[in-house]
Amino acid sequence: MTEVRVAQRGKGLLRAFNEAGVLDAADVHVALRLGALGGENSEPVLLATALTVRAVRSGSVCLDLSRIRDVAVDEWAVADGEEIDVAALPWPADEVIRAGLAASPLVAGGPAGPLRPLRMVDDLLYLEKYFRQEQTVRNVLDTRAQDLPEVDEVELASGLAHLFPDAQAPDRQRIAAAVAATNRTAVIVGGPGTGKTHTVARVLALLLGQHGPRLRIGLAAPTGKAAARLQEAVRDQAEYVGLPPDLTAMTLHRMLGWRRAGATRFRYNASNHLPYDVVVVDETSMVSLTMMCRLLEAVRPDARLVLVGDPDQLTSVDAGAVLADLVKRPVRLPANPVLARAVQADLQATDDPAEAALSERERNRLGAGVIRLSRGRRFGGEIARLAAAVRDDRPDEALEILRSGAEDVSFVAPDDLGDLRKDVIVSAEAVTAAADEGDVVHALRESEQHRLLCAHRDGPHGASWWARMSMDWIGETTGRRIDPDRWYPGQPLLVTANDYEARIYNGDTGVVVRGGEGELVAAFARGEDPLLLHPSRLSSVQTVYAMTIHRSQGSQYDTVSVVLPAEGSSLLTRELLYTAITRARSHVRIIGTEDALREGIARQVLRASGLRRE
Ligand SMILES: Nc1ncnc2c1ncn2[C@@H]1O[C@H](COP(=O)(O)OP(=O)(O)OP(=O)(O)O)[C@@H](O)[C@H]1O
Repeated sequence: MTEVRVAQRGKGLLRAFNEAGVLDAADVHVALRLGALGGENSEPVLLATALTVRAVRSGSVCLDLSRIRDVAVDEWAVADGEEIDVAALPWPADEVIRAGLAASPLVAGGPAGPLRPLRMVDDLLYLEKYFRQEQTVRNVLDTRAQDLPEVDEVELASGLAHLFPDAQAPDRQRIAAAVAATNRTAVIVGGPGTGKTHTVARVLALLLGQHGPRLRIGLAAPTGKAAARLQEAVRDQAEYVGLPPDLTAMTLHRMLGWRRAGATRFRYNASNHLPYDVVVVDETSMVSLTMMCRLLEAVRPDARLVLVGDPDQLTSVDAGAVLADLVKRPVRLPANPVLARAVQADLQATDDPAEAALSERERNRLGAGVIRLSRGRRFGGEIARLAAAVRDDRPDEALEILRSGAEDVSFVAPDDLGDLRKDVIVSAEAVTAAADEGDVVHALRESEQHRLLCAHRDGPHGASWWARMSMDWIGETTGRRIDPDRWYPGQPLLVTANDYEARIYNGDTGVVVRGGEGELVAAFARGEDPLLLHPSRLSSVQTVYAMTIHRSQGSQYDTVSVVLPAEGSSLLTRELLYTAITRARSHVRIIGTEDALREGIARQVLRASGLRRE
């Protein structure tokens, strides 16, 4: 056990849960501090407090008391040895916890105390800050949904006919465009290659057609890389659909005017709205509850907001799975007759071999602006089929696809590493050659040829272990020993923390290249204009020959090799597998056993949030 993970001040229940790896030292410290400030020393209440802090740390917005025992042990405790039986821990009875919370001075709505940092609503225990943010998201969305924009129906019909000339009914892309034209908020979701960006370009064209060329458009994504991809994709379509050729996309932080100092963190906020008539956010699954709250406060109430993404992917690193919540949120909204008339043919159509008709539930959800694109539009559809089989919990089909011999998927045993080794070496050599010549664009392009992904960071199947293995393979072949602690041309980089000033973000990948004077510079992909930084500007980067699936969110690579952990590991989940598979553009190689794959598909991450409830 790593001593630093155990809070020495923790006693009793907190200590037991900390030592088991359910709580981290930080969870215990926060609970003890809140208890001391708020005058609470009940062990069950402090345990629930620490578990709430832990829930936020692992991505939930709150702690669902009805599933309080449904926790996984932290990775550090698993990596240290035997897995712990969580059920055997000294859990207080549920009624004791609930009664303790109801009487606690820490809980808002309970007896007055000097500090009330917790709130309990419908059996969900929140840290007050997240409760407020969730309330804001709910209120802003509900207010926006009540106020349908005025739409010229003749114009809308001709715009749709012009932009979707060959579409059969049902066509979900056409429905999505009409949803965005007839609602203040649209949520356009779908797996990879279902045409989300293709549709966004048409949504913008439709709105420009309705409102004229003075329409102010803001395009954003959570990371610099995703923003560059959005910009590139929209510009690619600009000519076909009649968009201005110079639309630019930026990170959400930049759009909202993030600043290091000042009375407010963001220049644009509830009292100084964003100057756009339309705001499009791509890769919304990576947007945390806190950022979604800031965004919704800042968007003008009468502006259109189009949220785009894949809710089945891993969610943001910070608390909140807002996109997935918005898709599942119960709808109780007024009907939108303009929308119903605009896409009448699509709504009346029955299933088509290429496109499924909308289910009753999906029609209902159109009222909240939610539409899912489902038809894969990319060539070589086995990656998409595999991803769908994993997402929908169909392990037999996933295995059948993996073993089909199709060009874009492969499934290899844990000891069959020949092809992986080859890809690692070929890719490293190509990156190094381009980097040595100072060809930034080529070096970045080559660095996206192949990526080795792992479920976790440490341990025998972790990213650190595979990175060392990769460096050994490269060293054996080239005779060049890699020292990951020094800068060298071709060095693959991974950013591990957001640096808004340098404009690099957690999960960004780059490569060290030789500059014009022979000096070394770090280059990060940003579409046509790579971002170049002196290595000394980089505060949180690692040399990355293998990375965790979490960090790969928002990036895509030609070939992706995914190493599964051994069977019995609780770290591999359905969401993680889906995210890993959908990182691949042309080939995905899964390395592991059938049992490990089946176990991973069966295990789902459940994030607690109140947005999904009535
Ligand atoms: N209706 C359509 N007709 C013809 N081609 C289409 C259509 N929709 C999408 N495509 C093409 O399919 C490919 C995938 O579309 P697009 O990039 O918009 O998908 P996406 O959902 O944004 O994918 P990802 O999330 O992986 O970036 C593109 O080459 C696009 O031009």
